[in-house]
Amino acid sequence: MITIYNHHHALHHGKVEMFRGELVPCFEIPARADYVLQELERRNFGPVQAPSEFGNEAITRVHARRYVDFLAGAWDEWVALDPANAQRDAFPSYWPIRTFRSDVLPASFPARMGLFSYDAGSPLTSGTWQAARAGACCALTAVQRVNAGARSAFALTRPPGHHAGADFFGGYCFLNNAAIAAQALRDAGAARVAVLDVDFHHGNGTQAIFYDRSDVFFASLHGDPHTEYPYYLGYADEQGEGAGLGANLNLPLPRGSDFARWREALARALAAIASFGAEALVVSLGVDTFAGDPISGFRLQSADFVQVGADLAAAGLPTVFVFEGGYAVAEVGINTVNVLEGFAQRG
Ligand SMILES: NCCCCCC(=O)NO
Ligand SMILES: [Zn+2]
Repeated sequence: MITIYNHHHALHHGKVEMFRGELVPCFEIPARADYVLQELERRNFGPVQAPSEFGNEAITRVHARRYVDFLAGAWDEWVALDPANAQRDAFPSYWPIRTFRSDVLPASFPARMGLFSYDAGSPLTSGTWQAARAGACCALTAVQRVNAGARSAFALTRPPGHHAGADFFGGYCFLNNAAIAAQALRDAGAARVAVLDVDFHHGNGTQAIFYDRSDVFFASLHGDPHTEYPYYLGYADEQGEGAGLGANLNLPLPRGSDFARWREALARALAAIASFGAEALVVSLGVDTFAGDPISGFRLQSADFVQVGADLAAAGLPTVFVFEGGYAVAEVGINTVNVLEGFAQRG
């Protein structure tokens, strides 16, 4: 399997995040991608390539231009507020919750930070834009490989993307790499594309981007949002709207779910994707479903991820994998490459 690796990912390196009321060291750190790369190389698991360069138009097929423009200039605006800000990550402090307007574009940078975000857990750093943009290029390059005939390709990148919506960041995510990949597959001629999110957390951003569309099917199995982040989306009654009604499937599972129960939900998602008639598949590959993950709550073991890959391969679709979550850093490489190996073995 071909891996497209984001050599610039470490430019995004948050110092702290707000977690349950206190500033704690970031969980989403550069070592995560480094450990996956090391494991790929240790197993000699196929070529690792750099992404091609793409213009912002492939990004604005999914993200609002005013959001992309904001992200591109955010760090400079943050430092312009106060030179001392160069030593600290940028965080939002205010958000346009219900009854506030979000159609206006405030002059205030702090106000725009809240307009374009939904949580205080996602530090924006000096290199975040460069890293996130290179990550989108990784996803687009992985799509190019699959469109050129490869059975699958893996975009090894951070920051992750599935919580990012058309015009907001959050959940450590800034650009939605999976959504960018799905849209690129559509633009290259696939009439029906599915996005399958196997991360512990619901891909609220991806769901929202495609929610009213019938050409992209979104399926996610994840921690029940009644108790698990992102809390406010990911419920089973969310089935799409308008033309997209029936093209969204949420399979929430209780904290503590084991692999057997999780695998049943995976089978349901894959059956729905087959019924939809998807011609290509994007997998939001988070491995924070691992029992040892510090911020999640399922009980998959490392060996289970091989079976996950085999189950995904059985779908028989050209597949683009996009790296999402997974914070048990010592095992993130093993768990991620186990999925890819299980997939490749069933090839
Ligand atoms: N800071 C709150 C938890 C963010 C979850 C990030 C993640 O792994 N999403 O898939
Ligand atoms: Zn996650």
